[in-house]
Amino acid sequence: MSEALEFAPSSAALLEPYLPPASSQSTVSKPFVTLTFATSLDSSLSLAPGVRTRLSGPRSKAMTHYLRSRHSAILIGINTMLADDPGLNCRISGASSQPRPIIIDPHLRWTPKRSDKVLQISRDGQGLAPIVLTAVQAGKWPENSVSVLTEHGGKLIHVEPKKATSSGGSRFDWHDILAVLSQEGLSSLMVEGGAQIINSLLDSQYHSLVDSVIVTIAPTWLGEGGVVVSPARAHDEQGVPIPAARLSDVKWHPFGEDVVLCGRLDKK
Ligand SMILES: NC(=O)C1=CN([C@@H]2O[C@H](COP(=O)(O)OP(=O)(O)OC[C@H]3O[C@@H](n4cnc5c(N)ncnc54)[C@H](O)[C@@H]3O)[C@@H](O)[C@H]2O)C=CC1
Ligand SMILES: Nc1nc(O)c(N)c(N[C@@H]2O[C@H](COP(=O)(O)O)[C@@H](O)[C@H]2O)n1
Repeated sequence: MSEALEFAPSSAALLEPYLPPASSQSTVSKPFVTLTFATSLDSSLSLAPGVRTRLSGPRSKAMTHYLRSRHSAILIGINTMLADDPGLNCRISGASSQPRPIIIDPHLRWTPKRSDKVLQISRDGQGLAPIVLTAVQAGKWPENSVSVLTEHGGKLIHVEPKKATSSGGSRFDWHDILAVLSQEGLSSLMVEGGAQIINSLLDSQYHSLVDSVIVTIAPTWLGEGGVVVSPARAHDEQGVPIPAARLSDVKWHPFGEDVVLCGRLDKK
């Protein structure tokens, strides 16, 4: 991967109040969590499930890669892994550190292959191999997946699911996800998507876990059928609908034709 992005120190300074401390401790009780993604004006991350969609322009893309350089881990859901075949590395010229990719794959739908971009990149020394968090018990992991991940420096970790979706899918508690990452010595995490991952983190019970939110807004409507960020409805004690989440301490920064919104989630 020969792409070499540049990000000016003056732009980096705008983001600094929303970033984890530059000197990361080796042991932390909870990683610093940044929720970050690129969205359309109609809250879509992509045109349709499984369709990789470019929203960020060159300057906001470089901003995202700068964020990757400032976090020790980057987390995506399995649909994103399967749809995008992402690299999940930082491609800023001369980046001094790379984030550890974390893939949430409760049912082990991903079969790691040497041709997957994230593994090619780790072989080339331009990024790190992923850690896969799964609800599948260790004795039932496919041998080939274990060996391909291990040979690249990645691994599988079992996480006990705390609830099931209406369609029978397993869901982790975010406290458990973050506890595993702390045990792995990862002191900061950027949660990149997709929509199901983001919507699950935006549940009010997890607001206190999110330290900052950095969203790229692209000047486009993707239209109906997109993959939409829209957290579950919230209600007051009388059952009246209330906003699901709100940001404070907000700053808006133009990056090319996009705008980057920085803020902190109001705690419930
Ligand atoms: N514009 C952007 O910044 C980004 C766009 N995307 C796009 O998003 C799309 C994929 O998004 P989605 O379909 O919503 O899928 P997703 O990437 O959020 O993965 C969904 C799957 O993750 C697992 N999952 C989610 N929350 C979980 C939890 N709390 N515990 C355990 N497992 C959990 C489940 O297996 C679920 O089926 C792709 O098209 C991708 O291109 C993805 C990331 C960023
Ligand atoms: N910030 C941002 N802007 C977009 O326009 C995007 N489509 C995404 N997608 C996320 O980035 C991953 C791709 O990463 P690589 O470039 O392959 O390293 C993709 O999987 C989404 O998580 N992000």
